Amino acid sequence: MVEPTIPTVDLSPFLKENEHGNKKKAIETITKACSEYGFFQIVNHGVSLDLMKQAIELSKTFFDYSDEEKNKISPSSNAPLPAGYSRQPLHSPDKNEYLLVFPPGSNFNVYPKNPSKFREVLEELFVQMSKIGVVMENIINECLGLPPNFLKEFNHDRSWDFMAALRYFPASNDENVGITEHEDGNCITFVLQDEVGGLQVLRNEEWIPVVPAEGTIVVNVGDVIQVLSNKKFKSATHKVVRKGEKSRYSFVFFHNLNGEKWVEPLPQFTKEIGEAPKYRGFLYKEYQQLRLRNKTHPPSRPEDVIHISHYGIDT
Ligand SMILES: O=C(O)CCC(=O)C(=O)O
Ligand SMILES: [Fe+2]
Repeated sequence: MVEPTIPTVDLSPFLKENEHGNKKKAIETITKACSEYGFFQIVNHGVSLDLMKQAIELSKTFFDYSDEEKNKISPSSNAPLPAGYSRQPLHSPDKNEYLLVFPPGSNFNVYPKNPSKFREVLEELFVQMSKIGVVMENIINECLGLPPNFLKEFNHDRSWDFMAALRYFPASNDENVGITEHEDGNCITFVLQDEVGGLQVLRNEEWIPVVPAEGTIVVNVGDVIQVLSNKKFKSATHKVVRKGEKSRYSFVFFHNLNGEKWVEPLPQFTKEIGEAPKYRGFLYKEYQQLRLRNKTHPPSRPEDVIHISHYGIDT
């Protein structure tokens, strides 16, 4: 039996001028994946393989440093999210540590001095991931049948985008949670994982492993797209399961939204087609704050974790 997996989309037709040929197939695949469960992967996306490999290697070197060394870049406090080095609180079910960066040039950023090339590689990776963020947003715009550039204009400020380098510790004998089951709050997420594996996505109530493949980037739709489309596109449910012995390293790029934006189901998916909105509107930064609290003060009861259902309207 063939192992179930998520679809792979070749992004090259979208990166070249005047190439219409294979776009249709890609649009169909992405529309189907996003309507059902919100996950797919991309190849020929323009992010250099060499850069991806370098980033993973430098990340390994960085996270191997002592806590004292890593804590030198503890988060700057006034940022919308804690930029710099953080570790999940001890009582959190999530067992990972991470380095979070905003776009190169952002005043919030605190970069490690060592390894010496890390900053340059993080900045370059950010720029390249950001480019596919914009390309993918445009593709999703088309998949949703929105007017050209609608999402681009709605989400024109890139300063809230962020990227995390993550390290998941090896599993212990009795416990293997890397990140508990969740959906991402932002617009579109891109994951670059090493060869260890452990990312799983929920499809038809079945957990599907996203098998690592060199050069491949995993894409998932987040809550903002789910709300705007009134749940036409699904925010993907996923988790990371830790393996024994080895640490797992990944980079996650969040194509995000300015916190001052108001988010609510678009008329194209409600009034104009006679459907009731499934969410009430909210200020994006309020939701991002609530989600940050989930992380910094993990509720002891799973039902107290805030999800997008917090803004849900029962229909
Ligand atoms: O590390 C990964 O593969 C996924 C991380 C993730 O789901 C997240 O940070 O939201
Ligand atoms: Fe996630």
